[in-house]
Amino acid sequence: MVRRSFAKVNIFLKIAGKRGDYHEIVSRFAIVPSLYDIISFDEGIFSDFTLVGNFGCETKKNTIYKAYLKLKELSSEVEEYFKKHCVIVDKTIPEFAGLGGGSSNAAIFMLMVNEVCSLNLSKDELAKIGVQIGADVPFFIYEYNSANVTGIGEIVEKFDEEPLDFEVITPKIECNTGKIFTSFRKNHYKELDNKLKEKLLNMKSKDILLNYNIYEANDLFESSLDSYPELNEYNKKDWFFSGSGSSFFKVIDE
Ligand SMILES: C[C@@](CO)(OP(=O)(O)O)[C@H](O)COP(=O)(O)OP(=O)(O)OC[C@H]1O[C@@H](n2ccc(N)nc2=O)[C@H](O)[C@@H]1O
Ligand SMILES: Nc1ncnc2c1ncn2[C@@H]1O[C@H](COP(=O)(O)OP(=O)(O)O)[C@@H](O)[C@H]1O
Repeated sequence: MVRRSFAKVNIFLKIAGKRGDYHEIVSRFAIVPSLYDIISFDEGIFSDFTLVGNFGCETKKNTIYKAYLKLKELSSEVEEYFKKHCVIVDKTIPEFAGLGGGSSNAAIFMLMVNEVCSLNLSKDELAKIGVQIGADVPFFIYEYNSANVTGIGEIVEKFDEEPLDFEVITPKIECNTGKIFTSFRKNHYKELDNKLKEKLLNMKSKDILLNYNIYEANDLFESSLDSYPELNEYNKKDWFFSGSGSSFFKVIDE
């Protein structure tokens, strides 16, 4: 079995409030159709869960492995299956990029296992498990091109619009998401007002990028500059900042 695991960008990302030491977000997520990893299950004999790919972390820390541990608790089929198959990931999505690479991999892996091991879990059930691995996992479980994502990332509502494609650049700057949220909370905290929230949630992504600048579109950009001022070198007209970075993106006009 082979599946594409797409990257995402945050068309806008606004902070709506605090939930413990986490932050509630209001965001539009959009898939990047031209940027994806390829995940495949290959046959063989394996004593342990085997994950092959060019990752920046050891298997135990990999989001795919974390998803495996969650699913194997649900059915002995899963452990059996991965004694006769390994997971191969052809990695293209840059890491630490604000592109959700790890979350996307975990979600697509879960959808694949749900199928090959006939777990018959619904997308809602998979999303409830996925959000424990990463806030962005639910978005990728639902497989929408575009969606409004709220809560911590667990509420995903399909947004109907023509699919967009994006040019993405990822400066070699490892943006630490926690550090950026901490700086936001300390130095830039403001909560999204309801009027603007409703407006953004109902606007097409293209219109949002035509009417708001990089700071207005992503509440985390200013706090990212606090820790990584070199990001400002990429702050150019028509370019926007994805998630907690370091990627910038621009709509590709057909
Ligand atoms: C910010 C977003 C937007 O899409 O992603 P990226 O695209 O940059 O990864 C996500 O909300 C990233 O969610 P997730 O991937 O789970 O964040 P993690 O790296 O696990 O979070 C690291 C730390 O960031 C802070 N954090 C994260 C998410 C959130 N909604 N509020 C937070 O305050 C927490 O302190 C957390 O411990
Ligand atoms: N399958 C995976 N793909 C990418 N990064 C992963 C994966 N599993 C764990 N990670 C780790 O997650 C962190 C970056 O996650 P990633 O989702 O690529 O970044 P971002 O959420 O900023 O787009 C890095 O520490 C990376 O080593």
